[in-house]
Amino acid sequence: MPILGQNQYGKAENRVVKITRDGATHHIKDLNVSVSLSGDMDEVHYSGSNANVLPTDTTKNTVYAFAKEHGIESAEQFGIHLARHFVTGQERIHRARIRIEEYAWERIENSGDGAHSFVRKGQETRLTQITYDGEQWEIVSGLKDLVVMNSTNSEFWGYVKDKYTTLPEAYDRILATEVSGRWRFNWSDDEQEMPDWETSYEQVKKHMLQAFAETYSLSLQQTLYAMGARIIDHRHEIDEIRFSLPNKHHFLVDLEPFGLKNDNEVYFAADRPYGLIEATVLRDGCEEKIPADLTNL
Ligand SMILES: O=c1[nH]c(=O)c2[nH]c(=O)[nH]c2[nH]1
Repeated sequence: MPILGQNQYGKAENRVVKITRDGATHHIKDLNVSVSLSGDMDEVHYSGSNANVLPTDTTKNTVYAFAKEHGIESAEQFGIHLARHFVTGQERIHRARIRIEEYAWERIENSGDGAHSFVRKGQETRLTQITYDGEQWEIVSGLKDLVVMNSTNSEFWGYVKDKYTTLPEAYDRILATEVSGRWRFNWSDDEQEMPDWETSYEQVKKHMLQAFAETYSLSLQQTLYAMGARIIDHRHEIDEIRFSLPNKHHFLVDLEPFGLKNDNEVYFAADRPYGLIEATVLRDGCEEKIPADLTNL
């Protein structure tokens, strides 16, 4: 008889918006929460007995009920509450993985009283993944779709050349990328003090952007390392960070046919193919745990 392998189940992409009303001033948390549970689930696969199955519909309801009962302080805090609830509340469930995307909203200033009107922030999407097996926590947070550009202070030269190499060396180029990053917290059990998740996120993003802006870049690889190293150096709660950075190439347009000189001013922004630079930066002595393919996280 064929054997059942790894399995998990739950409700994916529960969209929950929580408004906290502080008098006339309102606060928004807008999340996309995916619940994935595993445990003693052989029988439902082999015979169809649902005796151990908490319905995915219930996991959805729990997300909404918890938004009311516990509020949403941060995506990480909310995910930790949910994971703990499923693993400690159901004997047959041994592991919970909660993935959350968070969409940020910004106040529209000077609109009426300004306290209840928002515009969705066009920048990055914040991410977190909480995994709990009843003993150990693994918290990996991150972001995606953060588009950044340096219009100078980037070069690329001195690379290997073979008979297929045509790329001209660049001594002043545009460096642009869409940052996708994941960082792993060293908080792993209830005995340890939890980080302040909101402050941590803001600080990680700040250091990431400052390192991008301040590094005189000889390659995107060098910039990536500088971004990761700065976060490891400044944020003690984080042991590991992985980046996936597409090199959003900007090619100088040849304006000679029109009798014009292109003095590093007019570029063609290519969308594909793109260079893809990926690496993990670790605290010395720490283990590498974030998977190489960030789409698997
Ligand atoms: O920063 C870069 N790194 C590369 O590895 C590379 N390869 C390439 O063609 N352009 C670039 N740019």
